[in-house]
Amino acid sequence: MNTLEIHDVSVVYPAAQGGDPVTALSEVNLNIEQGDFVVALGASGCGKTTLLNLIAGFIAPTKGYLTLGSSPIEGYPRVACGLDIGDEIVGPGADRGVVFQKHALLPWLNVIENTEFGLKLQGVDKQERRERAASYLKLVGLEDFHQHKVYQLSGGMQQRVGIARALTNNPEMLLLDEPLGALDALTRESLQELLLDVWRETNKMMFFITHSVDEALLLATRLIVMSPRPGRITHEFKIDFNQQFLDCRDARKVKSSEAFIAMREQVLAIIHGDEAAAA
Ligand SMILES: Nc1ncnc2c1ncn2[C@@H]1O[C@H](COP(=O)(O)OP(=O)(O)OP(=O)(O)O)[C@@H](O)[C@H]1O
Repeated sequence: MNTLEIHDVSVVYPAAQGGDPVTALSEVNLNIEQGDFVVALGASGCGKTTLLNLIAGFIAPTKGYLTLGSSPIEGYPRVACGLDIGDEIVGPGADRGVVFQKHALLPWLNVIENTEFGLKLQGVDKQERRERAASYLKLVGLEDFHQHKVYQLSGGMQQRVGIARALTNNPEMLLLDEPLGALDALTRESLQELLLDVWRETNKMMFFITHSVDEALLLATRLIVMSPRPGRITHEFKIDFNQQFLDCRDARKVKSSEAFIAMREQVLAIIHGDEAAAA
């Protein structure tokens, strides 16, 4: 059973056009175990995406290091320090799947071709990649849409394809950067439920970024709150509203409970306090 370990990680972006270097993260430590659903909250610019990009291996830390199991996550230092931009970006290994707010699907491919795309790049043979893609499309409720083109799908369905695609490698960890931010409220709720079902079914590590406190409270087993620049993890809460939701399937009931409302107030006070301090 692998653990993601983040040790004393700092990220400093180089100065651009005469400005100062930006310390986006400072001395961040975090361990994520199998089955953890970690949600990161914090004011805009506190370094949430930087942290996700580090875990994905899109960038490398300026200080500190990350490991997944016994393997280092090496990232791509030359991107972080602004050199050798022409080189190939290595991106996450097969053990980490990434879902972005913009699903980045390929419009000329149909749903199953988009879902199996990563497997095709890895040279997995057609029958196997079709089977794997089909099983994850079933998991996200798109078993009847294999042949549809991306533009024939709603935003929520496109995001389901993005989730299925990230799962096809059977990664140990899913990294989700505001994946539901562009969706209407009802679609967003149904995708929250889907993500909890996927998490419960697969027991994967999840690292999820959102600006919505309600969404964070509903999804997380561990909620981390980050401070404005330089980004640090200032608070962590272990919560189980997601289990309550999975038991009753009634988000409104969970969100109207005294415990949920009290936790929402506590978290909002931290974030608003941070924003005021930053201003
Ligand atoms: N490539 C870069 N070069 C220079 N500064 C950067 C770069 N990427 C991010 N930053 C800065 O680093 C800080 C953290 O950015 P990051 O995107 O990680 O924050 P965030 O919490 O995800 O923000 P948001 O909630 O607005 O998406 C910000 O001040 C941002 O402007």
